[in-house]
Amino acid sequence: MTTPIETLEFQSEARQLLQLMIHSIYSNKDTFLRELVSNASDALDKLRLESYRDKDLGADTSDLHITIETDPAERTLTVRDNGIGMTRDEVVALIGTIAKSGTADFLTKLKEAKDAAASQDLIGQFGVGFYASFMVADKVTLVTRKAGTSEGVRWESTGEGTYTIQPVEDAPQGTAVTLHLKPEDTDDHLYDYTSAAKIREIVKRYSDFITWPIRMQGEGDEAETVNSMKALWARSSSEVSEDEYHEFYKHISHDWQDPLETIRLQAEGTFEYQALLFLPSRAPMDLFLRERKRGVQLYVKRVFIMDDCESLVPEYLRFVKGVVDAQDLSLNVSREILQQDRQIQLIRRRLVKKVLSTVKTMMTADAEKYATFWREFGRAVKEGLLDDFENREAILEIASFASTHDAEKPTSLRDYVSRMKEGQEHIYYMTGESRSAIENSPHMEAFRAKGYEVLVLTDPIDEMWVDAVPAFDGKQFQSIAKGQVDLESEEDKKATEVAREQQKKDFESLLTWMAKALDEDVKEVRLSSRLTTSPACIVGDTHDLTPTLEKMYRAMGQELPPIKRILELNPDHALVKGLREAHASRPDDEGLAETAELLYGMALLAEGGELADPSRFIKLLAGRLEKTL
Ligand SMILES: Nc1ncnc2c1ncn2[C@@H]1O[C@H](COP(=O)(O)OP(=O)(O)OP(=O)(O)O)[C@@H](O)[C@H]1O
Repeated sequence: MTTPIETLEFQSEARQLLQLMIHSIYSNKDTFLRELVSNASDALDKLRLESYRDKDLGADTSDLHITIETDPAERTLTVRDNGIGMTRDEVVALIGTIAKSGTADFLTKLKEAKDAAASQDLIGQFGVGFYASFMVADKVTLVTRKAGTSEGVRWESTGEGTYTIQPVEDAPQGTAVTLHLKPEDTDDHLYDYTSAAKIREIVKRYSDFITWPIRMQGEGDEAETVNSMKALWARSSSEVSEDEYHEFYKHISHDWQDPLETIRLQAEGTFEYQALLFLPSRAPMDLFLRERKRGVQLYVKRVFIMDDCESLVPEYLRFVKGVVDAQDLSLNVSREILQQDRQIQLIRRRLVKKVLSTVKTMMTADAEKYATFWREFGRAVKEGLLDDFENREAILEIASFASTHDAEKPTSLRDYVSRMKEGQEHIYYMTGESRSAIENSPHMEAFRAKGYEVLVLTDPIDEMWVDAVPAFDGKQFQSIAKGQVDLESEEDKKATEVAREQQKKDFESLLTWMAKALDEDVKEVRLSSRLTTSPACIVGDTHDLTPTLEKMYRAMGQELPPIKRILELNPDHALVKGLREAHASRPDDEGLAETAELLYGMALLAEGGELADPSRFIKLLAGRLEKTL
């Protein structure tokens, strides 16, 4: 009986990625083997776990291992495992498509990448898995049989748009990937991958720690295990080189770049566990996507139990990768059980503290590394200010923020506090959509004139945490765009008291009238002490939502009542003075209400806000301009 061969098309993203691999400029081509061995090792992990859970699986788990065979005459290399395998539908779904989040984004960036180095960097960051085979092979054949089923599948492709798929009757359990190798070309970093010595070298370098035996044909007929199989996390750190840690990181994270930092943790005694964690050097593409995953794997007594163990790290540290191996848990633990488990909760507390303290040390020990960390992950870490009450102080300690003190370099809160002026009680900040909108906003004027430093907060999460976190080091956070501002010293206040009282009286009638005229937009009109050059600005009450937050909530579909803020006038500005005089002499002039409206509109534009009715604003403004000509 002949078996039908189907020809199927790769999904379009997969096709694009394959083209990139075929014409790869990625110089470290040896990495294809790491990807294949990594997949084989995962497949063995999955089978072992599945057989614990399903006693009737009917799979052979007696000698789980990986074999690598080379055939110099045929120019082939085969990586074989007797793990979980794939069904036909799984092959189509897993190998014919890329389901990874952030793929489209990655491909766009790659197209925009200016040079080879930039695209290498991106490929490394994305990690291309199985498709890396096409860097070194012009044809790939995969034969697989899912453990517990009887029929196998053969998949084959040259990577050019389509692949074939066909049932096979006598496939062994697991997966064998055979690469039909491209000709050797050392200038292009294509080495002789049919050479057993070369393969051994690559396995030692990239995959030594794999906990399954990786076997190759030895001198005689005997197969030899080429890796040491030692779980890195269980070895003392003096025995493990930095390179080994880095390769392990790449294995578990599928990142192609070295991690920024390696963190080890060991607990002994009644409750024993080891953890080996990594801070990546780049944020993953999915850091802020909904389907993002957490990166810590759970092992129990060296046995892989699960990926993305969300009970081990809080959401805001989702970028931390690594392994936790606990000695006293049951191999049958489920995600639900873990959530309740007291030991897991203790591990999690300790991991969080360790990660935060590592970053704290990095701040002083290696400022550049810290800057990278914060640039990549700061936005996620700040979510912890809302979620992790217990570690709030520690998170504030390791946070840094853009500030008016230095346009280039963010500041820590500690440093901000050390620069606070005498008598300054608050940590001043302003939230907004961009640095320039904040810096050019009228609210900044008096702070700039008087030399007060202001934190420039532009991340959406900043809008949230500033409302939730009351203080740092006993100093309250104070928005310069909210509430009353009082920047004058007691002495200055005394000196100007009489003049201020007089000003209040002079402006009383204007303020009352304007509040009425602008009743629909503002809840109060008052004199400002934060303006030096602008005529007016709009401020919120201390507990009001900021305009950005209001916009965010509305965008999420939340119903909100209209939020009115306060209009503040600069009593020293010619326009405000003129309006006061005009109102005193012609209280019934209807044009004055329009001037008040324009003044409000200008204040809104100055803070980067949006006018409710731009065409009316333009009409009024054009009318006024006309009169000046
Ligand atoms: N040897 C194998 N045995 C069983 N399943 C496999 C094997 N190799 C690959 N797969 C399946 O195909 C999927 C895709 O593999 P691929 O290497 O492209 O990506 P990945 O390992 O999931 O992640 P990454 O792209 O980050 O390396 C795997 O997640 C796995 O489910």
